[in-house]
Amino acid sequence: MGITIKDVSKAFGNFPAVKNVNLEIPTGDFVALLGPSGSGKTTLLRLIAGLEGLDSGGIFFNDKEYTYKTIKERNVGFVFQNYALFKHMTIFENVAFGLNVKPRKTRPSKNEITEKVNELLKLVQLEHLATRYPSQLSGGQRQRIALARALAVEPEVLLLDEPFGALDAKVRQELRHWLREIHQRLNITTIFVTHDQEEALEMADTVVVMNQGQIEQIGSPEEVYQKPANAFVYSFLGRVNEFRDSKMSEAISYIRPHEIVLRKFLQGNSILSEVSHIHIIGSTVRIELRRQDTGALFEAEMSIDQYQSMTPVKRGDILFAEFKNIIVFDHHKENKLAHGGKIGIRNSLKSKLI
Ligand SMILES: Nc1ncnc2c1ncn2[C@@H]1O[C@H](COP(=O)(O)OP(=O)(O)OP(=O)(O)O)[C@@H](O)[C@H]1O
Repeated sequence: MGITIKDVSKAFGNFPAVKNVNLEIPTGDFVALLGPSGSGKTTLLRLIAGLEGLDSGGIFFNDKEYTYKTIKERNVGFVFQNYALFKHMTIFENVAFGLNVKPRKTRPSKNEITEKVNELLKLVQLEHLATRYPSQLSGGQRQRIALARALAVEPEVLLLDEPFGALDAKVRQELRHWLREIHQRLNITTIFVTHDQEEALEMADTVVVMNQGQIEQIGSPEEVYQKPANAFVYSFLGRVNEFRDSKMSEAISYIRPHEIVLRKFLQGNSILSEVSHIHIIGSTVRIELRRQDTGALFEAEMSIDQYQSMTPVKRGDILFAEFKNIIVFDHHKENKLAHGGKIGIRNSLKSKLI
């Protein structure tokens, strides 16, 4: 099922939660709605589901107008963060629920329902838990059952609102892979909401970056990361250092920590910087430094192997920092001005930065 969102707006009282959003989702796409808290992701998802009525614009499923169709008519499956399984029903009954409540005319037979539920439990790899109750399951298992339940009615669109938000990092990671695999197998048009950029970049075919009720950029994970449309997208999609060019200028320069090379000797165009903190996080090392010229703090990142090859590096050491890929945005216009690094940044800026 392909989905078209055309000029959709939705306000709560005076507050515009979604503003003139346009979005085209082809059949079978796996889309992440990514943005900070309050950017309108959930509202947009609820508008697509029909859980919320829009103020203006239109929603089309396979080019047919669905703007005023009911939730039922839209045939979408939902998974929310808080599982929402029925506590008094077994896992089997939970998954069967959507089929059991179908009107008699369209309801499958008892045998068909049993077969379907078993098939779904197999898909989510939890057949052995069919007779248990939700309270006897882990958070990750409950979330898989929530997905099986959503899939039971054979939805043409699957909507997930921060489905793994409440789970710990390891389980979240497992479920991400697992959901990707299920999507590849079933190929249902899937839209999920997340504020976690890593989750969006890792899972989605298409990332929709939202901010203040509007779409900032739509693209593949690679596109939004490598070719951010503006400073917001760039900053939101990873760790970033910000350097103001001058108080008078609207231009701000950005560089990602892993694009800064630290050395103990002078090479290339480097800035003398003093180490203020060293954080070793598993296989990654983040080093906080203070520029000797401007006094600004920044962060560089390297692998533990690179760090160890430089050792010993300690607090107070003076290192040479080479900024490999500076990107400059006009803060006022939110437009990208120029790329740094090999591409070369504007000379006037370059001289002030490096
Ligand atoms: N029912 C409502 N009544 C009033 N305001 C609402 C309602 N639902 C959402 N809002 C407001 O609309 C804005 C967008 O909310 P929404 O839940 O869509 O954001 P979000 O990007 O999903 O945020 P989060 O990641 O925190 O869930 C927020 O400022 C929110 O306070």
